[in-house]
Amino acid sequence: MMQSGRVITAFGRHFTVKLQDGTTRHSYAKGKKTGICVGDYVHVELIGQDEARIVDILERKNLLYRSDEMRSKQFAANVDILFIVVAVEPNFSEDLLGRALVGAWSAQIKPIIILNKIDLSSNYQAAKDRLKTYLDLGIELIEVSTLNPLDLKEKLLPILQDHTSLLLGQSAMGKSSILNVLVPAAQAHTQEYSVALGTGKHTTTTTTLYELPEINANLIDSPGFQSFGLKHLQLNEVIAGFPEFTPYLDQCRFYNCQHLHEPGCGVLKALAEHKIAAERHALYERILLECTAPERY
Ligand SMILES: Nc1nc2c(ncn2[C@@H]2O[C@H](COP(=O)(O)OP(=O)(O)OP(=O)(O)O)[C@@H](O)[C@H]2O)c(=O)[nH]1
Ligand SMILES: [Zn+2]
Repeated sequence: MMQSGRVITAFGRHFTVKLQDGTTRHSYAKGKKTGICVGDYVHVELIGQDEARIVDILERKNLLYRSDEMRSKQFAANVDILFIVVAVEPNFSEDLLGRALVGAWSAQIKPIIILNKIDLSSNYQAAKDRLKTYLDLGIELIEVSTLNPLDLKEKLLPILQDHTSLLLGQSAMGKSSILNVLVPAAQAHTQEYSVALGTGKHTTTTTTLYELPEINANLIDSPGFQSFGLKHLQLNEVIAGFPEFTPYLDQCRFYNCQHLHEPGCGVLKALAEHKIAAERHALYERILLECTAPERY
């Protein structure tokens, strides 16, 4: 019997699919079918009482893709909002923040920055100053502290409502603490699915979709990230990650300008005139030089 559902966990070739009636089934891919990921809407064949076989992936709205330093790939499909969690302390990496933004914009996902730990007031202003570049790009910023869970919920739940959102954060920014406020049932689950490192500290290793049924929201928790590989992107996708370049693109002399060293480049001119932040162009250059997509040339 065929049914439709949504993939809520993925581990190798093992998946959990939530069916429309609200029950979940341990599922595996039919034949050699690959590329199934959390967030996918699928057709399954039911097998026995609690298993299913995924036979089809329905058309995706988008796919968020990154690779990490271990070359393992993390995907999530049909994501409306990417929440990037940074904190007042410890310092967040602007390189990773910038890469996550490129990942979101290149996949047509709306990014929102969450600044956590605003209770740590002595470093608050410094963190805000570091975020100014991103606010100037028009990115929404939500300021929270998990020590004030009511206020956190008041700010985030209305944004989560009726959407699928993905929570991403470098280690120690407080991503798990935020998830546990929003989805109390996640606590037990993260412990169950996490691995203890040598330090005895538990960390998220799998991507999981949690439901908030009262507000028709889905929240995807993804493993913390130490790197954000974007090698798979093509030139136009990388450029989509730098919306501040857009007004200058039609001023380039060459139609296939890569905005790196070309003469008569509108982006480089704007950079020289400080209309584009130097660290943003430097990030653009780093990402582009890593890209292996042959279509780039
Ligand atoms: N002062 C303060 N500390 C916080 C806040 N949120 C989280 N923390 C602390 O920050 C540390 C990291 O929080 P976690 O939620 O474990 O961070 P994480 O981002 O999930 O980190 P990983 O598990 O390594 O991925 C913990 O010691 C938390 O108690 C906050 O709003 N204010
Ligand atoms: Zn150019």
